[in-house]
Amino acid sequence: MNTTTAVPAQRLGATALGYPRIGPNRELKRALEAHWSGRLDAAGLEAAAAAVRSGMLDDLSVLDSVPTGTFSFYDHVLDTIVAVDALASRHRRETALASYFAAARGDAEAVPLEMTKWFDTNYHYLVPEIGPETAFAAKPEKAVAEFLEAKERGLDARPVLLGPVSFLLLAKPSEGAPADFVPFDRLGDLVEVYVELLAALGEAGAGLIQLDEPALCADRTTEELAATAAVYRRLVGSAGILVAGGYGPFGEALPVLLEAGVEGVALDLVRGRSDLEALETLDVSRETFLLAGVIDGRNIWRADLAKGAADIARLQAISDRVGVASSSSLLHVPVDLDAEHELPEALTERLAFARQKLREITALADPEGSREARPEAPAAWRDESVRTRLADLGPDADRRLPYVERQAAQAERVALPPLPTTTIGSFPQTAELRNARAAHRRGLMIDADYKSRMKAEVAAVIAEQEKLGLDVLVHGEPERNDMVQYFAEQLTGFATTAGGWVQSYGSRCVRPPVLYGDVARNAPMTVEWTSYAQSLTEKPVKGMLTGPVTILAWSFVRDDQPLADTADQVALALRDEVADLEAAGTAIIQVDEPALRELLPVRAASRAAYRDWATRSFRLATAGVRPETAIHTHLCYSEFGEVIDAIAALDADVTSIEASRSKMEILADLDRADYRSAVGPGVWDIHSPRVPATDDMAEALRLAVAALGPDRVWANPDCGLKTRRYEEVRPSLAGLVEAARIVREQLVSP
Ligand code: MET
Ligand SMILES: [Zn+2]
Repeated sequence: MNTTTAVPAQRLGATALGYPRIGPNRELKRALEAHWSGRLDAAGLEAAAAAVRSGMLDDLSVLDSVPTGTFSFYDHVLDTIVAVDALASRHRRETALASYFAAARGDAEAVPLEMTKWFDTNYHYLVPEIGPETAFAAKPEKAVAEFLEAKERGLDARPVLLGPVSFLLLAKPSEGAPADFVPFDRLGDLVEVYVELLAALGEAGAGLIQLDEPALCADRTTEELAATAAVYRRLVGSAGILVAGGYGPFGEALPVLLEAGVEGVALDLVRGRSDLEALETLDVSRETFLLAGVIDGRNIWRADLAKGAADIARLQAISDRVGVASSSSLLHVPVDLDAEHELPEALTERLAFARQKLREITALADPEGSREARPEAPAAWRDESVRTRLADLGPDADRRLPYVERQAAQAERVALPPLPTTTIGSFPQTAELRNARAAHRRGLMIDADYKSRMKAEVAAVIAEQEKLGLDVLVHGEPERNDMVQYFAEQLTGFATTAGGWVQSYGSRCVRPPVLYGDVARNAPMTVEWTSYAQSLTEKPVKGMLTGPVTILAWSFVRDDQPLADTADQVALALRDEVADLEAAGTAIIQVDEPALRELLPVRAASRAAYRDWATRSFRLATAGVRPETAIHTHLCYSEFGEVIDAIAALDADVTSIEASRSKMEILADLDRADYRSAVGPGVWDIHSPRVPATDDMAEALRLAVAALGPDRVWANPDCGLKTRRYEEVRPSLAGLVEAARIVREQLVSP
């Protein structure tokens, strides 16, 4: 008999690149907010943080290599600022913790660091301010302490730090830096500090250290890549280094890292699959540690383990040292699916939050573990009528008449003064309003009572606006908990979670709905509120919807079909809502797209395709109206320079856009692009509790008129008012109306 001795299959190393750090029930959020309000002292906060870290390690202990240091009191970029001692002097306070929160949140003496979006996610990081004067020094205390916490438990701990290249590429020049200075110029100095950080971790017993270089997932110049090569050649001497990207392919940075001699790379095999093909053609040493990031760190669908295993096998053909990991840090997913009790079973069966993803990773690492392919979505999640309707759309479904013709028709329908004044939609959400919504949701307030409560609020908001003398009114959005969830709750194909929280910034978390199936609208979603508001006033009231791109950006979206297809389905549902609003007599319909910039792909090569589908879905949602019905849109939250073409392609009649902080820079950008319709550049920074000076708002309007001409400018705040209080809103809007009046008068008699 011929027997073959099977070589026992080797267990692969299982790991994750990072873990949610706010606690399964947002414990850290509560502790932080108690601390900030003075109810919890520093020791109490530290105790709460230690408990959160301990819980993270409990979860992570199923892994072979446990990432450490991914806990944060606020933000991991701020942690890195501290680790390299680059806190701005205006943020230095008596204690380290006070300095930390001064930088994160600002205080009486100093404004905080700027905050901006982290790659193409809804996470926000604090932007380091680096100048020629920044005196870097190694402060390894946090990294070492968290490493030791894990090591003392007997875990194989792997410290994680944001790498020096990304740190500087994410930074901005400090105030007063020379005009030609860029933070990246300081790479040579910074790398020496990293050498010290790595040495301190090495002394504490760390073998392998993970340096996150997400900025290498973006397009980089030859000079940047050359500098990256030099940095990593310098660093490999001092520790075993694993470089992680996490936000797409490393692309041309991949050979750079490998040639520099790093011990390993963590590959994003969900969004960066081209790296897999690239590796197959590169001359890779069989000693190179390749981490297969096959478990999606950014979405909540169960993995196709068969596909993951196939990818792992491809890497094993290249290297003898292959491990299994998440594609990015698990920071972007909620902690535990088992805490959800209300989701339909067919959905729960197909989801994985962070804890469940750890199990998928360990299953793939185990030669005996599951290799189950992902089951097809249930037939009940398909809606053939939506699919047929999309397939049958004519080529002009997303086209309107040219703007000039629409404009004439709209001016005839609604007479408005030059520089019409308006707001972005929401009015202050009082505690009482939130309580009423919560009571209704829990079944403690009957529908009729709830409706009359909300209608009373709408009436009050209309009366406020009439009194202020605004030209185009809004109903105030009192019935909306959140601008995406409100629609998700009414559309087929969406589910909402009870506790699926994800950190957005600092202590702030969001609970994205789950878009799991074909999307359809069962009934009008907003018409009753808008019509009621319109019945109370002679002034036009804007209908108020959230656009398809933003609905997708702020949801966990099915990953079994292209985003473009899903966006079109959402667009059709909105198109019907737009039609119903129009039929009810609404003359102006605003479709908000604050996330238009957020989903812009990190790599330039993918951007044109994104612009195409994103703008098409918006047009599909809005182009069904008659020429005399005005479509407005609203954008905020970021600099829009890179999506100006997309803004033009939305083909809205009026675009209100955050502009006050960037001093109206957007106007020049718009002018350069082929944007010909009207703009409402925000003249009041609603993120600040400050009441803006009327003169400043008038000056901003003058700038806008100078750039765009008097017929194309609207006067409005930067964004909705729901986070503000009436004490700020009333004087600010009164000032805005006054500013518009002043500038109008100057138009007539300059
Ligand atoms: C984040 S954009 C918000 C737009 C919305 N219509 C509001 O006013 O609240
Ligand atoms: Zn906004």
